[in-house]
Amino acid sequence: MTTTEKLWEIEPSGPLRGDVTVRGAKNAVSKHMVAAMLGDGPSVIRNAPDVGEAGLTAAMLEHIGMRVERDDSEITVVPGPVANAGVAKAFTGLNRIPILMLGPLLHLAGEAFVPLVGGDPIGRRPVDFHVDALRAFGAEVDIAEDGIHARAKELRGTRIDLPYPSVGATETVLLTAVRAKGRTVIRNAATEPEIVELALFLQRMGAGISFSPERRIVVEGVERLHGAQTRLGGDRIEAFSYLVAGLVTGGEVRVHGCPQDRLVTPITTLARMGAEFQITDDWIMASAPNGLRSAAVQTDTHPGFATDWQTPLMVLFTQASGMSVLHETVYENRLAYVPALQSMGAEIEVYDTCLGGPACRYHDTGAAHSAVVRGVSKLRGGDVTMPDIRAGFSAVLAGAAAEGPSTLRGVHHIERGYHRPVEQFQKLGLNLRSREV
Ligand SMILES: CC(=O)N[C@H]1[C@@H](OP(=O)(O)OP(=O)(O)OC[C@H]2O[C@@H](n3ccc(=O)[nH]c3=O)[C@H](O)[C@@H]2O)O[C@H](CO)[C@@H](O)[C@@H]1O
Ligand SMILES: C=C(OP(=O)(O)O)C(=O)O
Repeated sequence: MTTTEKLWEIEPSGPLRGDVTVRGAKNAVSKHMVAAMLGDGPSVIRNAPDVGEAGLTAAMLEHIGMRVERDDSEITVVPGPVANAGVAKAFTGLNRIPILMLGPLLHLAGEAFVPLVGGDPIGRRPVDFHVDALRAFGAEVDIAEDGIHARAKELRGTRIDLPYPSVGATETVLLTAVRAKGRTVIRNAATEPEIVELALFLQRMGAGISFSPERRIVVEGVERLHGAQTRLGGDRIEAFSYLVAGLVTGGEVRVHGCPQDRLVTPITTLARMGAEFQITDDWIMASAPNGLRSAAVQTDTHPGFATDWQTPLMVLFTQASGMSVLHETVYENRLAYVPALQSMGAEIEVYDTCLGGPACRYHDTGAAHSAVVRGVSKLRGGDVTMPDIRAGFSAVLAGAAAEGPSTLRGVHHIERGYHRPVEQFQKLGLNLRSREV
């Protein structure tokens, strides 16, 4: 049997310029599809991105017994009787969405199985907060070698104190609490825009959710939820990444479709480095006619500088004059892509200490989670295997800013979460060719 591999070949073509429109986020679309399982009628999700992740989630839902219709930017989920109270083992390790299905499946079927979740290898990524939360709702949860089995006759509202404001665990609690009996209070909840977006959708479906100060969310469980319609907000990770694509090549990209309020922190970060912005209600444009200077940035939970913005920023640091510092505090292994950038000429050193901010959870763990970058470096094209989705995008940026051609492997990582990236980069003038070998 012959297997084919998809490669991207890049011939740097000078400054990237032009317009890009982003759609809803990979980190939002599947979660809305999971929420739609709980409705007693169809739900419609508009402005959905064309990403591999949504296709995987559709296949999981169809196996469970839901009907999913996809039409360019619109996804309709039609809930049906549960045919299988679980996610098929064929989905083992493909992404992290199955863990979010446990609560909804328990409501719909009283039992659930999800295979071991994957997602990108950017840290240990345990699911203990999810499991502890489900147990607090009254579910019996067994962790087996092949995945997680759960059952519950009834789920009761509870109080959950998250040890860290995890996005995924907050979503598990929301998706379980909305139909649990009584009140649930989540303390130390995540407040990322994708959490608010999911909560708004659930509220449209009839859920009783309120936000309180200091990361506290209160949910009054209801007996039934109905279908709802929504339009996803623009992907803040893609929007930032394309702004950087312009800056890192000395060009100017105008990003449509992502509201400014999702990008407050990184716009200011880039402006401190010397980027100049034009911002309207419809688009955001960045350029750096006078060059870029170094910065010290620490990733954090919202409203801090998100971990997903870190990889494009690292490439930009290589093109900013002076020494920049990056401290990754969300995932302990998110700098694993640095050797690929080093092989392309980037001058980056990684450290296991906490640089550029106070000590984080990874202080004293030995995890290499800080980096010092010397700019400006002359990048050269390389042959790079992309290890994960965000690192993958940074490899494209490095290839676009480099001298000489690059070959990128592991393209499926990018295709899992970026909306039609080849088309988008080609529109900006990048000579990028996708080829099967
Ligand atoms: C807070 C944060 O920035 N979350 C990011 C995280 O969301 P994602 O939902 O993937 O990850 P979490 O927010 O759940 O994880 C945050 C931290 O909590 C830890 N953890 C989480 C769950 C658990 O049961 N036990 C546990 O220890 C994780 O290992 C990690 O160190 O990655 C996504 C993809 O890159 C980003 O879009 C999110 O913005
Ligand atoms: C790591 C990511 O995705 P996942 O959590 O699905 O692995 C990401 O979106 O950056």
